[in-house]
Amino acid sequence: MSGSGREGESEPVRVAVTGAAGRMGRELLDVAAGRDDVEVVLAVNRTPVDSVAGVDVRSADDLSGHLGETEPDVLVDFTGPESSVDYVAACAEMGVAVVVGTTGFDEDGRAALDAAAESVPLLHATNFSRGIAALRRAVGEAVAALPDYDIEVTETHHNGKRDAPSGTANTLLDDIDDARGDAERVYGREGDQPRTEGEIGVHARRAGGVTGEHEVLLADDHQTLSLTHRAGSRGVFAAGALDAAVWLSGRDAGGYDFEEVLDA
Ligand SMILES: NC(=O)C1=CN([C@@H]2O[C@H](COP(=O)(O)OP(=O)(O)OC[C@H]3O[C@@H](n4cnc5c(N)ncnc54)[C@H](OP(=O)(O)O)[C@@H]3O)[C@@H](O)[C@H]2O)C=CC1
Ligand SMILES: O=C(O)C1=N[C@H](C(=O)O)C[C@H](O)C1
Repeated sequence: MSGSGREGESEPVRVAVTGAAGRMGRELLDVAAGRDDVEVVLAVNRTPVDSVAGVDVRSADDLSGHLGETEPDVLVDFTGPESSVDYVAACAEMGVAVVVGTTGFDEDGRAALDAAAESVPLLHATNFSRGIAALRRAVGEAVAALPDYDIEVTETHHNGKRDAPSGTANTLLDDIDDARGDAERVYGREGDQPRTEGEIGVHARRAGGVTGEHEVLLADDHQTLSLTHRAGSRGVFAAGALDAAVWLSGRDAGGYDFEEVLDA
């Protein structure tokens, strides 16, 4: 197939899902069941479970063997950074495109994703919602328009989230750096710690079942601008990731952005 995706294709994209019994894995299987442009041909999980949303779940051991047997077009991974690196390597070995939603990668983990993208198409996004894509654009404009304003980034998530700050918060911080130049990031404040000029405060809250909230606050002595996104359900992330899988299938090897899916 050409490097421009599956224009004109009518067969559903064959999808594999890792972390099938996780919060996002369950949501992906649920959302996929209601769509006719994707077909889940493989679901795996580290901890044994029989099935999720009516789909049989295999052990995550020997992922390469499972990929060879079921021949998915795209694997969708929302797990943890350690497993994600292994799963992506298996996809590179087996020639399977991969959508990565996992967050919390360190530098080595990001380098491993880049290495895999030399062999297969790979799309990594820290957030698969359209609202966050719009928030990122709005933040870029606001930061450019208000160059001297103080900025604080606050994210709130459920009490089961591992990484902090969230992947989305880190992406927003990178966007702010792109608009204003690199700034010192101050993670929480404690004791005698007045704000210094140009720093960006970063705050991570964990409570109950909050799906995901991100706020970028800009303020000077006279005005305050608060840009906030709240995810109402994980369904928005699952739908975005499956849209990305459909878009990615059949593309050339390389690293792709979710913005390209939204622009298509
Ligand atoms: N990009 C986006 O839009 C979004 C990204 N995320 C990210 O997705 C990831 C998963 O989130 P969520 O579903 O809430 O997490 P959960 O903890 O609910 O699920 C994680 C899943 O990954 C598996 N897993 C975790 N660590 C390992 C490991 N070391 N080896 C093998 N399997 C592993 C778990 O297996 P087991 O059952 O055995 O524990 C489980 O199936 C996180 O990084 C999160 O930040 C989440 C939502 C949206
Ligand atoms: O772990 C989550 O739940 C989420 N993680 C992503 C992140 O780290 O930004 C995206 C979303 O906010 C939900």
